[in-house]
Amino acid sequence: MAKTSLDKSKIKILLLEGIHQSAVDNFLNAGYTNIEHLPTSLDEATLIEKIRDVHFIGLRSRTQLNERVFAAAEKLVAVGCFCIGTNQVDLDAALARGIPVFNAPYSNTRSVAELVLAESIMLLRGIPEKSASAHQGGWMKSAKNAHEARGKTLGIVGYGSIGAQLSVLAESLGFDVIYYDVVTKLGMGNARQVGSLEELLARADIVSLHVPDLPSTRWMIGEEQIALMKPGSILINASRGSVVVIEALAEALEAGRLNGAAVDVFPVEPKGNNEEFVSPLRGLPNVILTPHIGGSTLEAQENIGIEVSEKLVTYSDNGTTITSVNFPEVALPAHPGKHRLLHIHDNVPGVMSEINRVLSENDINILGQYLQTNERIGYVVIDVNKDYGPKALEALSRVDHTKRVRVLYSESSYEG
Ligand SMILES: NC(=O)c1ccc[n+]([C@@H]2O[C@H](COP(=O)([O-])OP(=O)(O)OC[C@H]3O[C@@H](n4cnc5c(N)ncnc54)[C@H](O)[C@@H]3O)[C@@H](O)[C@H]2O)c1
Ligand SMILES: O=C(O)CC[C@@H](O)C(=O)O
Repeated sequence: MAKTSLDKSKIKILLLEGIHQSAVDNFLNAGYTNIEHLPTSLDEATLIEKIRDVHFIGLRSRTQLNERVFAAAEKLVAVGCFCIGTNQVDLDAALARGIPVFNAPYSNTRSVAELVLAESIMLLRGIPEKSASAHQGGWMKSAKNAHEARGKTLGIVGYGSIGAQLSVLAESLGFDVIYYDVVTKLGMGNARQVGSLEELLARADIVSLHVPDLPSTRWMIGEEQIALMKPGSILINASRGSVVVIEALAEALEAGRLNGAAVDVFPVEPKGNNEEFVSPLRGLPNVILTPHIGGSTLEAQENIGIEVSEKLVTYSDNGTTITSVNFPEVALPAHPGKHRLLHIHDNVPGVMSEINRVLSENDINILGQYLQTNERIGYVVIDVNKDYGPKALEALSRVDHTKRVRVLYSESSYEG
């Protein structure tokens, strides 16, 4: 259905999970003043209530946007994941409603790589246990199980943005780097790709996981895979909690098969800083546990705030969907003096000809038309030089298979 025109100040933006102030500033500078900025995520019931009148939502990794939440989100125009991962959002449910989802695919990669590198050295030296002991008044002065990084083999599983950066940093410290990826990739520096996960596990002194949450990566490191790792080796997981069977890791550490671990992400994570963190890894020596802060540096968060808010503002002001993770990507020019229609529909034959028929019947001349489709939906943007008018808009919203119609009036005004 086409809806009535909205002033920018009435467009409601909900930002959850302590998204950086840079995002708020960006929205304000672009004229969006109706912003609710919360420090935590919301449980499902509260989110369902709140999202009913929200046009844009920003979240990080804790907030679950599932089918039930989308069903209540009648006014939602777009979603911004102020992070890399988008597994917390049901992308199909968003697509089915014509809602694009954006993220920040690179802004925190350096932060994660630096943390993993630091943890590698700490674990090779047994620092977590020695430090904890010193805090209790102990004095574990010993070289037992303490090693230099130089000449050790770092095995990276998932050689994408983070894995590749880690590879470069680790080589500069003297690590030999091998990696396993489902895609054949050129190694940075002297890093070498190996043919199988099994080979990597058998060769590496430290295994670091950097794969996305996918059906194929779920629980990919369990008892069987840990048994293939070198005795006394180290496992690091700063990817997603669903990648490692945490009980199997705890058993291997307790049995002394592995010498240490660093884990930043967990199958179940507290919803906020006041909820207790429960894990079988708690209390184990030479294990670094961090509260999903691989990407939590001020530098990364500020950049993410700017990047994702810009994507949302650009979509709102001009319809551009470039880099959306679920939506047909369209790069659009500015539209001074033109009225811009955004029409989102099921990708089935005949919709475009129906839209063009309505335009022609209403004597509307097309100045520019941009169409992009994926296997599920079509996204067409049509610039014209006169007001669409309620009759044409109504007819366009009644075209079979229409999901959404929005009009961006000349340059900056908005209908949503
Ligand atoms: N701890 C944190 O705070 C934090 C911060 C940022 C990202 N992450 C997570 O880190 C992970 C990696 O991020 P990225 O930006 O490097 O992703 P990316 O998409 O750039 O790289 C992922 C790589 O994994 C590979 N891959 C996919 N399935 C695989 C499989 N079954 N086996 C081996 N390789 C496989 C892909 O081909 C790709 O090269 C993601 O899960 C992301 O959510 C965590
Ligand atoms: O900031 C977060 O909550 C998530 C960080 C990280 O896991 C990501 O996917 O970018």
